Amino acid sequence: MVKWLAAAVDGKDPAKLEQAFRWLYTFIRPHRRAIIGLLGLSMLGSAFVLLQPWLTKMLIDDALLAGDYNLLLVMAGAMIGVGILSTILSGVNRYLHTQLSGRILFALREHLYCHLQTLSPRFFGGRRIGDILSRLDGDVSQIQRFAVDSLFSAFSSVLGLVGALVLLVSLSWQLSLLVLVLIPLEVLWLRWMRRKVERQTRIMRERSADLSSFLVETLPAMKFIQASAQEKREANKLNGLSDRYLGELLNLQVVEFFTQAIPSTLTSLTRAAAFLIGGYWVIQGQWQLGSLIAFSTYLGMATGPVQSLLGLYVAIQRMSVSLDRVMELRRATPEVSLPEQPVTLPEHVQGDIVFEQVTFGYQADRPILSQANARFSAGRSTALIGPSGVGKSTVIDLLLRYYDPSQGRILLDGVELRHIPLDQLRQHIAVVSQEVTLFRGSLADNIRYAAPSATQEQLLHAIEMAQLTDWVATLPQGIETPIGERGSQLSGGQKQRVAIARALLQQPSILILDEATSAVDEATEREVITNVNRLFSGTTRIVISHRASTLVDVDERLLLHEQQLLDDLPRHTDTTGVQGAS
Ligand SMILES: Nc1ncnc2c1ncn2[C@@H]1O[C@H](COP(=O)(O)OP(=O)(O)OP(=O)(O)O)[C@@H](O)[C@H]1O
Repeated sequence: MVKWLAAAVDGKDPAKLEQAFRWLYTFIRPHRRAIIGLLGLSMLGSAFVLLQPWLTKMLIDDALLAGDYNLLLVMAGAMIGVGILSTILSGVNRYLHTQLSGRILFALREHLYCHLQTLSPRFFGGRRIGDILSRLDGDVSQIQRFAVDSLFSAFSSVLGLVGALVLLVSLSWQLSLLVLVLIPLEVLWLRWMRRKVERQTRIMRERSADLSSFLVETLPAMKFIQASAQEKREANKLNGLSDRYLGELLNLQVVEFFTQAIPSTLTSLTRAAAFLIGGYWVIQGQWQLGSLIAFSTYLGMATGPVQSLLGLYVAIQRMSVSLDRVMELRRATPEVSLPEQPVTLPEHVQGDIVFEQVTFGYQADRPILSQANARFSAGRSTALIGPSGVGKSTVIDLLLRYYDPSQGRILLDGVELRHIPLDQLRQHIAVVSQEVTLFRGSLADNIRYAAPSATQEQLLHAIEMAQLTDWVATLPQGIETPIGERGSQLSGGQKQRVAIARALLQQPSILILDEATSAVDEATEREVITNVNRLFSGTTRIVISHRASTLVDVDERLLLHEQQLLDDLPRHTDTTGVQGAS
């Protein structure tokens, strides 16, 4: 089946496609029983549909034309019964079908979402979020529609076709030959059109991703757009993108119209030919009227499935484009691998960090660190200084294992980071940075984010320590007050204090303050720093800041200069640190 599907698509790389179909099958396999049950119901539904014209034939030829009123009553009753059963069956079918289809769709999306969670900031930095969104939403739905809906419709089409062909031949084998001429002609036409459908679908999906990317990028930046008085420019851009998308969508409609129009014209011609020949036989008295009507209905039933099977062929081309786009996400590999033999950290981690001969760069020819050695001593605060863009945040990313060094190693309490389970490592590190991530939900939910099981007392204590109590008292629902998505209702200083409260609740062994107090005034900063030093006195602290005042109390200073982490003397208060390196 998988091989057949891969062969049906006119792809450049059939092996890759086959692998994609195999991956897709892993989501369908757990639902085998439900699928078989639904196929059974479809068979029953098809049988009911096929029964109706036969009942009509009997009603006309055996009851109506033969003047048998009792049989007429029986046939009419049977037709009503079959109609009701058919309706109930189709309702049940649709319900179960939606359930199955939803389960497969959500499993697919969840799987991809979990995979994205393993990827590094470099992956997200290099992609438009709108494009990822469009793959997770539009493309995944397209695949699911094909995987479930189209395959079911294919099954009932095959059943309908076989049933209708059998009944057609039993009514008149000579007229049935018309269908045999029709099918190969339609298949040839569709083979010719498939490449055009595939190309046009890809263009259309890309334009749709452009549109999502635009919205994802501009909506959060609305304040900036308004401040720059560029609303009109952005509206024009949206207009242009929408026009381009619509243009490609219409082009696709035209391509699909021609793809389907020729087969349906051929079908109409065949039906007309059947009526001409069959009608002539009826006029000559060689055939009965009921048989001609039943034949024409079955012909419709046979050509309908042929067309939907051919439509399915077009749907495969469309789906293969979405599958390819989704597989691109799936094939993105995490930058860091999970340890094969993980070393579990003890419950109490000292927080002693050692960089040994560490080399790392985003590009091989532009290293950020080159054989750098350094120590962030356990329980002490260390300032990490250096000019903007030198790589301070990158050092932190290495510590959190978003990336691994290309050479050398980083140790936490003597254990190489690569050997520590990722979640354990990250649970021990709290980062309070310039950009505070807040989610839709209550203030309490946001503070509890990294420690969901914290008690109410611990939560209130953290709020107090982060000096949020007075502000919380002014909120309409206190800590249960919902804060808007991205925390847009909070000031910069409030956000940073929320982040500090969050870190307090997490009780980390290592606390990283990356420009954490840059948004508060100096008096508040002093207070926050005094509190942090008091509350996290036994915790290893790494402080990054361009403000001299933030760094006055630190125990040690490390300067990132010329890809080295150098001990910097405390007398150097210049936070760019370049002069201090001499
Ligand atoms: N994901 C990435 N992919 C490629 N290059 C990156 C990536 N992240 C950062 N860089 C580059 O690496 C260099 C170091 O960046 P980093 O953010 O670590 O500097 P920084 O010292 O923290 O800067 P600042 O003080 O301004 O915050 C910069 O030149 C930056 O452009």
